[in-house]
Amino acid sequence: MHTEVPASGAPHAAPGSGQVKVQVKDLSLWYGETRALYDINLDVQEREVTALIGPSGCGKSTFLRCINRMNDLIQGVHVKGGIYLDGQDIYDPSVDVVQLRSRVGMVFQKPNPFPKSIYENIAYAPRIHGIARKGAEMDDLVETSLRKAGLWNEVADRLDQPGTSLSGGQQQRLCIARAIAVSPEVILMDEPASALDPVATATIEELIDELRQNYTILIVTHNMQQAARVARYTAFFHMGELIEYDDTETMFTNPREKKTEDYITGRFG
Ligand SMILES: Nc1ncnc2c1ncn2[C@@H]1O[C@H](COP(=O)(O)OP(=O)(O)OP(=O)(O)O)[C@@H](O)[C@H]1O
Repeated sequence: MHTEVPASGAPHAAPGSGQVKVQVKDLSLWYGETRALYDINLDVQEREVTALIGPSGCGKSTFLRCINRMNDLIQGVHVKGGIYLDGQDIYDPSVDVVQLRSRVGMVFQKPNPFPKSIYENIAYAPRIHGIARKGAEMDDLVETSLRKAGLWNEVADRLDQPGTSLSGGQQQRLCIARAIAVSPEVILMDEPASALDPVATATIEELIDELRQNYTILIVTHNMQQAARVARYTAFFHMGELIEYDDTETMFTNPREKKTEDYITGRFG
């Protein structure tokens, strides 16, 4: 028998017993007067992939954007509760948001390379952050980042060409390489493959599986097969609440909550 969704604020224990990288405590968010997140409690496991699923408008992207404070850029946003990265409150006034975003990188739904060369797309942020300056040092960093994103072999002979000259799938891997170049610890991905064809999607999924070894990854996806393929853990959101959070296999085969079951069996959403 299924139990009903617990009231807001009920704790959702972290699945798994690994190291917690990001701890979310009683997180609520309002856009002006409109509340979009209700008392979210969730522990993200280090060096694992966690998928965020749920029907359109349930707050997945809003939640994701809280983790590197991208919502700060939206006027009228108000956040309550806490998010702790390695135990440090990222909403503490002393936190340098630029530095936070180098630790918590982001990849968006539509590939968005800068209108610059492939090389510059990677080199730009490390130069700003003072991570690499000299020519050879930067060349190495560009190559390593492109290799980690599985793109080097396709672009090694045309690094001076515009990033926008690449295919959609290649552009998305360029954006992943760009995120990697500043050595983030966490990578947030907001539907990173939804604008791509099935072949490019498969390449991105394989890449996520490799990146998992070195990075903590959160991925928003509408595609439940994708969540099942790439994510060790899955969190199901509905109308701004976290309904269920478990290892992906349990979530898809034996969900605890009726709402989760209805969603994954296609009854709504
Ligand atoms: N910039 C914004 N200003 C005001 N309201 C917003 C803003 N962004 C999102 N919302 C609202 O917050 C709620 C959650 O939206 P969000 O985009 O986080 O959901 P989602 O689950 O990611 O949806 P989708 O799957 O369609 O992308 C929705 O009601 C949405 O209309």
